[in-house]
Amino acid sequence: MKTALTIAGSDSGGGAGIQADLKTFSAHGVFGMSVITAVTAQNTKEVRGVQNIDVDIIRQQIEAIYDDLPVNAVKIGMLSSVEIIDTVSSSLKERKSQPIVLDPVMISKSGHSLLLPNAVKALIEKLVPLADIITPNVPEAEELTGIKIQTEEDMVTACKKICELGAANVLLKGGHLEGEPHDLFFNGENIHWFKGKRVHTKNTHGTGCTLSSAIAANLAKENDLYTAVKKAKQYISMAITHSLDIGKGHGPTHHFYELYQKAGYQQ
Ligand SMILES: Nc1ncnc2c1ncn2[C@@H]1O[C@H](COP(=O)(O)OP(=O)(O)OP(=O)(O)O)[C@@H](O)[C@H]1O
Ligand SMILES: Cc1ncc(COP(=O)(O)O)c(N)n1
Repeated sequence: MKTALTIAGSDSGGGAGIQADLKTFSAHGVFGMSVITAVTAQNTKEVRGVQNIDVDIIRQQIEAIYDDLPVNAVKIGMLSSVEIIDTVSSSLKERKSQPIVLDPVMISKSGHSLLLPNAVKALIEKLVPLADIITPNVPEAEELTGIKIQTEEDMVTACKKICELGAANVLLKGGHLEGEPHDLFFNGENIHWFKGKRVHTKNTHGTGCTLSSAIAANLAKENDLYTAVKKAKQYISMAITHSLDIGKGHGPTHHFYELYQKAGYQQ
């Protein structure tokens, strides 16, 4: 069985973060492992509190995994401080070889900041060059590039700028723009649009976590990057179509393997 590791924050409400990542790995038939970087007190409506995990125990979690278990792909989510970014990047650098998917989590859907403002520079300098692909949403790409993104042309300009920052590949998610949710893939040379159809629902908590974990799971299963993204886009579209109307805020995506099989999702 293939394996994937998520390095991210815990969402007590189960919709985003580590919880969404592990559910996504399972739905792909991939064995999931986790390094928890922060514990959030969170539900579908709000983030009530955040406790960062001590960097020493973050490093120990990474070492415990790599000293014993195979890691076929890594997904990085919420790393909120410079110290945590330094720890994760230096530990992963030592254990090269597996593909890394970086979801540069900055703000929760409910509006809570999950990345300290002074940590954006560290994310760009330490994590972006380490990743095989980075998957910002529109506000995150704006923060990384300083470019205001309102149109698909702006998305192309921003993707190119993110590659100039050292990213090998970029998937800029278009979910935050009006119209259909088309995502732009740029490999430093060519662009490709992964097109979606908007599902009119408020239940989109954890969509970015789910998408990046699905890319990691598909990479762990030895798909090439383009195919991994293509399948992940198919997966997130279904996970939103069947998202759960639970809680009073943004409900979570749906991860049941049998449902996807019935709908013809090709793993
Ligand atoms: N309403 C929707 N219907 C269909 N697809 C959507 C919808 N909203 C977002 N998507 C798709 O879901 C994926 C995640 O995009 P989004 O822009 O929501 O990421 P995100 O903001 O990082 O997510 P989050 O921070 O909530 O985890 C993208 O492929 C995007 O195109
Ligand atoms: C621990 C954690 N990681 C990531 C997100 C982003 O997800 P969303 O934007 O859907 O709130 C989150 N809310 N919590």
